[in-house]
Amino acid sequence: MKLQGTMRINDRGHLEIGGCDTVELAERFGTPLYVLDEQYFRQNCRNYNRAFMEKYDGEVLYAAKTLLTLAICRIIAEEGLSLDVVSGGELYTAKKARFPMERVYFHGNNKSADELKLALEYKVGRIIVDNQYELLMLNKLAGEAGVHVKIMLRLTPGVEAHTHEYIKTGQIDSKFGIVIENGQAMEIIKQAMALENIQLTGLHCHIGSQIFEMESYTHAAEVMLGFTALVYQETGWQPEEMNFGGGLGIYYTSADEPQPVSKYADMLVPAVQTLAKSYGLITPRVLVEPGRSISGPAGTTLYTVGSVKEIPGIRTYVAVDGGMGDNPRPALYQSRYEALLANRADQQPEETVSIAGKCCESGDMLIWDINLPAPAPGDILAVSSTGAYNYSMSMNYNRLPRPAMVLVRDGAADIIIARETYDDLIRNDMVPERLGESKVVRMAGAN
Ligand SMILES: Cc1ncc(COP(=O)(O)O)c(C=O)c1O
Ligand SMILES: N[C@@H](CCCC[NH3+])C(=O)O
Repeated sequence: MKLQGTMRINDRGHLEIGGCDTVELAERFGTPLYVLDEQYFRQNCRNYNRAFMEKYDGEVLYAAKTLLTLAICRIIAEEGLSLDVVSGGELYTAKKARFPMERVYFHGNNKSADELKLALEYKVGRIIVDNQYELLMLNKLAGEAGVHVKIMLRLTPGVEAHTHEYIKTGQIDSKFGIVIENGQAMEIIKQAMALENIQLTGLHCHIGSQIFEMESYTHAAEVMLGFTALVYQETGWQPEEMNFGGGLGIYYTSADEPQPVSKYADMLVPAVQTLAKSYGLITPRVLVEPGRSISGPAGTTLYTVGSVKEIPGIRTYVAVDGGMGDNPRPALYQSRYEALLANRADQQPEETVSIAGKCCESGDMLIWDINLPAPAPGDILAVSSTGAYNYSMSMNYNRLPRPAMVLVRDGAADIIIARETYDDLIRNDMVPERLGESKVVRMAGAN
């Protein structure tokens, strides 16, 4: 496993993150346990700050969908980033964390009227309108609330991002956004301009996630600016700001070659500037909304090894106490991960094994064919790069409680998400009167 952020092997041969011995973390907080490296997370924020805000006066929105908690909101606010939220729940979390609402951008392809009303009540910075239905509903709701709302329109630029089928979003046949190519985007821009409670400030696109080819971004810039030139010609309107979404790829395994944030910025922003100039447009302020590349590499999940089952000549299954409940990505996208034994991190790999989760699904396999020192029950397995789309996509399948998350830094570990209890699992269960205790007693009596 590649050591990232503040990871190191200490002199006890244990994996250490943020100055904390992970074996001790596992003992103290139990497993599975999400461990978030605060210094690394902040470093990733600062890289974006430097590359886009300081150098080009742009704006960086952290994509909440990758990992959001009250504490994360505080860190994002402290680091001076803005926030991209996609639901009432994410918005509410930000509000409760006292995140500055003018720095919140509200996305989503099917925002409900209640969610839009909440966004208007909280006075979020921008609403990224995804479709015509939403545009008209928002105009009506803003009118009823007596406010004028700033929006951006999400467009589908028809750009091919070379990534997994389920996580590409910029192509024309997509549930997200308004198509440029067939004229729909032009029509809806004209419509938005005419609506009295709406102020159209900019355009947005997002081409996909886990992207390594920077050319995909410059291609998106070409399409977006080319289209802007047409819009300007036809309507006289041009965007003050242009949001190019997120998507920068991260390291999961040695097959991934992440590009530096500075390269991403230095390709995208000058491309926008040059294109704007060539079309005689004002240069729009460039916004990006990275998620995975901020939270992903800063997270590690610790598991305890349970059963180890060898099928001679075929495979050894090493089962851990978590799996698709806390990390559905391998089951959903065939994602690959690296891992090591945290309590024997100084030992050489000697066996090829496969790591199985504990859900009742054959597909609940965290890692196929990984080389490790022969794992035994009680070993602590650390899986890296689990900060993004793990906790945020976790579930209670098989009634497994969700793990806790600790934020580690300079030898201190603080819980930022408490471990769910069995009582949490039944908290929302209701038993109708006819199935209640008294009925059970009456039936027992009748017998
Ligand atoms: C609109 C939008 N913005 C930002 C992101 C964040 O993407 P990533 O986590 O790949 O940086 C996503 C998710 O892919 C998205 O759909
Ligand atoms: N959840 C996906 C990414 C979704 C992107 C959201 N637009 C993943 O884990 O890779």
